[in-house]
Amino acid sequence: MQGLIQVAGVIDQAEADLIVEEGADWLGFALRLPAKNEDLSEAEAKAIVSRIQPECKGVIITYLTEADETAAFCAELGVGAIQMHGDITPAELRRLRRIAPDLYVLKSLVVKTDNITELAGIVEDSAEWVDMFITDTYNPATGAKGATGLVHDWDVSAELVRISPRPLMLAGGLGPDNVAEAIEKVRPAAVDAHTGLENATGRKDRLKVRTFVAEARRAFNRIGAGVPR
Ligand SMILES: O=C(O)c1ccccc1N[C@@H]1O[C@H](COP(=O)(O)O)[C@@H](O)[C@H]1O
Repeated sequence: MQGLIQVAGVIDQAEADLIVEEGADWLGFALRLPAKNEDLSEAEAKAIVSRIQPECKGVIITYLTEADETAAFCAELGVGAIQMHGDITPAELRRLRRIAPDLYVLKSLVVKTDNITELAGIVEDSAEWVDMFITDTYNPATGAKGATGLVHDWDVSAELVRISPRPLMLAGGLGPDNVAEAIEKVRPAAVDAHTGLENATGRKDRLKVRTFVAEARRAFNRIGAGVPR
C-alpha cells in the first residue's frame, strides 16, 4: 500500500464530506482516548463511517490496549482499520490478529529526542502482527503522543522506514506547506495530518485539505509511489 493519504480528527458528517471530496483515502476518528475528550460520539462516528465506506476507509484512532475490547469496538463501529496509539503489547497485538484477522492494524511509534533504539525494538517485536506503523510526535510539555501539531526528527522516521518490514505512515505536524518535503525526505508509504489542516475555529479548512492532498500526491508520484486503490 503506497501513496496513501489520511486525514485525522473527523468532527462531524460535514467535515467527513469535505475530506472525501478533497480526495483523502482514509479518515481517522479519535475515540476511546484517556482524557475522554473525543470530538464526536461513537454513534456519530458509526453513522459517518457507514456513509463514507467503501469509497474511503474509516480508521479508529485510539489508546485501547486490550485485544477483545478493540476487536469488539471495531466490529460495532463497522471499521476495518484501527490505529493503536497506546502501549499495546506484542502479545495483545498477536491476540488481536487471531480474534480479528481481517482488521488492518496500525501501531504508533512515538518519536522522542533519543528513542530510536526503543522504537526499533517495538518494530522488531510487533511487526508480525501489524500491517503498518505510524510515526507521530511526543510533546514533552503536555505528555501528548498524538495530534500535537509538532514535527519530529524526520531522520528517525526515515531510518524506521529503512528497517521496518511493514509500510510506515508519517504523521506529526504535517500540513500543506511541509508534506511534500516530508515525503521526499522520509519516503513513507502514507501520510496523515490533523491539526495542520484546521482553521482558527478548529474545523478542517477546505483549502488546506485540498492543498495537502495535492502536494502529497505530487510528492508520492515524484518518489515513485502509486495511487493506492
Ligand atoms: O487525532 C487525534 O485527536 C488523536 C488523538 C490521540 C492520539 C492521536 C491522535 N491523532 C493522530 O496524531 C496525528 C498527528 O496529528 P497532528 O497532525 O500533529 O495534529 C494525526 O494525524 C492522528 O493520526
